Formats: sequence, C-alpha cells, structure tokens
Amino acid sequence: MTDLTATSRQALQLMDLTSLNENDTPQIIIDLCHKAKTAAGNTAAVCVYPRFVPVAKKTLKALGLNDVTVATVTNFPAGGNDIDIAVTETRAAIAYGADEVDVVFPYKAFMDGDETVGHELVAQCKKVCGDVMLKVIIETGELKDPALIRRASEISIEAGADFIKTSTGKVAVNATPESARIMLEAIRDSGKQNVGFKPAGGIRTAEDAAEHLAIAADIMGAQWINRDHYRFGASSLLGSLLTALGLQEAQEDTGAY
Ligand SMILES: O=C[C@H](O)COP(=O)(O)O
Repeated sequence: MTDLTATSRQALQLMDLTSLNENDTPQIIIDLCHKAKTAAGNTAAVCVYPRFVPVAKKTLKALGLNDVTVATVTNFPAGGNDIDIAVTETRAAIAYGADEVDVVFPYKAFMDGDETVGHELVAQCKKVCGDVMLKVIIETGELKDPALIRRASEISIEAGADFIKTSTGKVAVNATPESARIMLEAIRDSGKQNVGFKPAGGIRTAEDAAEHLAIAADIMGAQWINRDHYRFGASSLLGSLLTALGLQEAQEDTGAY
C-alpha cells in the first residue's frame, strides 16, 4: 500500500462531498448522495444548499448511509454582517434537518476593523445550533494577511465554533497549505483540541489531500485527525481519490459510483 493509497482512503472518509451550484436540482443532489458510498468507504457528509437538505436526508436514508451526515451553508457565500439574517438562515437550515451548518464569518466587516460582529454572529449561530455542528468559514483567500487569518480563527474559536473552515470555494483563492497551517496552529494554541478544521475549495487531487493531511498531522498529531476534527470540503476531489485507490474504473463499470 503506497502512502497515497492510505491518505486517499482517509481523505475520502473525511470528505464533505459538496455540490453548491446555482443550477443544482433535486436529481443532482440524489446523484451526489449515491456517490457518497464507495468501495473505499463512505464520505463523512454531503454538503448542499439548505433547500436540498430534505432530499439529501431522504436519499441517504433510503441508501442506508446512516453514517453520512448532511451539511449545509448559511450567510453564504458573501459573509454579510447582518446577524439576524445569519441566525435566521441557520435556524431554517436546522428546521430543514441539517446535521451540520457551515456559516460564513462576516469577513469584510472584520477586514474593516470590526471584530465584534464576527464574534457575536458566531456566538448567536452556535446558540441556535445547540448540538448541531457549526463550522465557521473565514474566507482565507480574501483575508490574505496571515495575522488576519489567525485573528479570525481565534475569534471564531472563542465564540464557540465547532470547526473552522478556510473557504467558500466561491472566491479566487481558496484553501492553501499556508492558510491551513495558520488555522491549525490557532486551534492548537487555543488549547481547544475539540475544535476541528476543514480546508475547503480548490482541493482537487489526491496529492492536494495528502499535503493537507501531512500538515494537520505535523501540527496536531496524526491521532487527532478523524471525522470529528477534520473534514475536506470538496466538489471535485472524489474522482482523483478513487483513481489513486484504483477504484475509478471499477466504480464506473458497475454504476456504483
Ligand atoms: O465547501 C466546499 C467548497 O464550496 C467546495 O469548493 P470546490 O468546488 O472548489 O471543491
């Protein structure tokens, strides 16, 4: 077994298999749910727009994929600074049945010097979530400055984020090894080892995934990496992982993919 085989299997099982496109349809989401089941195990979650949460839940249940959770997004992708809108959207997402909510941090207000609104937005969304997992997207590719990435991570953690996530996948620069390192160091230094990390956006290859896993192992230790602490947000990574695992052709042949 090569290292890439091991990391690809691990990455697959840590993936929030994502479809967040304006032209998504119920059938596209049904197909996405089918792809969550592979010969190398199931993905951790599917991530869809709130209106598709019910069809995703129903499809996964029908497939017997009880371990695959349904994540959705709020305050997405703009990361506005209206707390009421973010809270209302988060409450609606939970009403739709979401197991996990990925909320966008008000990063533009933060870049303008407002640290309070980000803290308050995350805290209020977490209050609404209760036991539902809250992942906070800080949009590293827009923050750019390592000090801002570090500070947005700290604020999110302090305010109660269960996970911090790099990116929406909707801006020019998304997850990078550099931003991953800064965010993981913020988690480590917070002393809150239960806070997880989700690199998302632009992760396309088995090699990309392996690089991210190596960074996480370096900073947090390999034992820390599990679905409660680590996810990949990706719409276009699964094929590369299956190819690295030698499963792509077989899966297509049987129609199981
Ligand atoms: O949260 C996940 C991202 O939206 C996915 O981005 P991607 O389409 O670049 O993989």
